[in-house]
Amino acid sequence: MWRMRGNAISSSSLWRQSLRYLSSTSSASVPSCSHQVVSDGPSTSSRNETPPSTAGVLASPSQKPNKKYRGSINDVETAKFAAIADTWWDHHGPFKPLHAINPVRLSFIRSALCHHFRKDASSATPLDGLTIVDVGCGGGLACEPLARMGAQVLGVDAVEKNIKVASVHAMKDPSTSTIQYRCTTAEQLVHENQEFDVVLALEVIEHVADHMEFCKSLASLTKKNGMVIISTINRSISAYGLAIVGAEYVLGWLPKGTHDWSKFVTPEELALLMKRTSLSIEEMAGVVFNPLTQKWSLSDDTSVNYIASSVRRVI
Ligand SMILES: C[S@@+](CC[C@H](N)C(=O)[O-])C[C@H]1O[C@@H](n2cnc3c(N)ncnc32)[C@H](O)[C@@H]1O
Ligand SMILES: [Mg+2]
Repeated sequence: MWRMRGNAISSSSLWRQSLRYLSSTSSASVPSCSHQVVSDGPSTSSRNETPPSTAGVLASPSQKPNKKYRGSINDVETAKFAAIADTWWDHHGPFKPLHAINPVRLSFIRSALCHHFRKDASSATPLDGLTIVDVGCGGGLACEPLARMGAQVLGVDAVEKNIKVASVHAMKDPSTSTIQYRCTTAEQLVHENQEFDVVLALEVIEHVADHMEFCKSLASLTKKNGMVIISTINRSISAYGLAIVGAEYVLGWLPKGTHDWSKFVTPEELALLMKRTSLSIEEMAGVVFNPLTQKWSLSDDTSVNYIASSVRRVI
């Protein structure tokens, strides 16, 4: 079953397309639309911090990804992130959009995990007992709040500089100093036979070399009945206008060239990718920006940014 979450009730044409797609490939059901934004613990989104210096990090927890297991890495894409790694925690820098959507996507993640793993959503640490790997963790924007929610978090990224920045930042606070960081890839972790309750890939799939291979690795890292959550950008005309022309060229939220439209993934394609790797989509929601309120929220409009949870069904 795949349900939608959001504030708007009306179905978009994209959603109708998804249903058509699903009805031809699986037993989809009509989505239920309800959403409540819940707190993710102490928010860092309003803080304007000085980016941490990576100078003097002598005992780096990282190493470069093993050459044999770097198949998902697209060097052109990772070079873009390496070039701006010092700015991960600058709320007004190139990662401003990720800081802005972070509370919304964490709200989705928290609620999906509490629902699936039957955790008490009202607890201060509702993710206690869950192991999470955040693949393509960048500076640790999602790792930190998830650790504060009680999860045991491993953040991995293909860019060594990102891992250094993430590690330095996490060490500043005892509640995030438990996070483990490694410069590696999902396929390396698969090779090591690692498995997690939860596998996250937030805004990463549009930057990897091969969507299918990447999803296969994510599925292999997931315990039976575990959850994979992916957020990304739809390959739609609206996404071209808003996420590329708007965010990169008009508003200057992101460095020009951050995104390549052809690498975006539609919700139908994501559902197919997941289905082919024994993952079944549980829930999907759009992440939308309201220019009037200047706020991001969850919606049933998946035409630009969206997030999806799926479960590894193994018979
Ligand atoms: C847009 S950023 C998202 C960062 C983080 N997930 C977040 O949402 O805050 C994409 C990240 O994926 C990393 N990345 C790209 N390809 C990767 C790969 N094949 N394996 C691991 N990390 C990768 C990049 O270095 C970058 O940090
Ligand atoms: Mg991106």
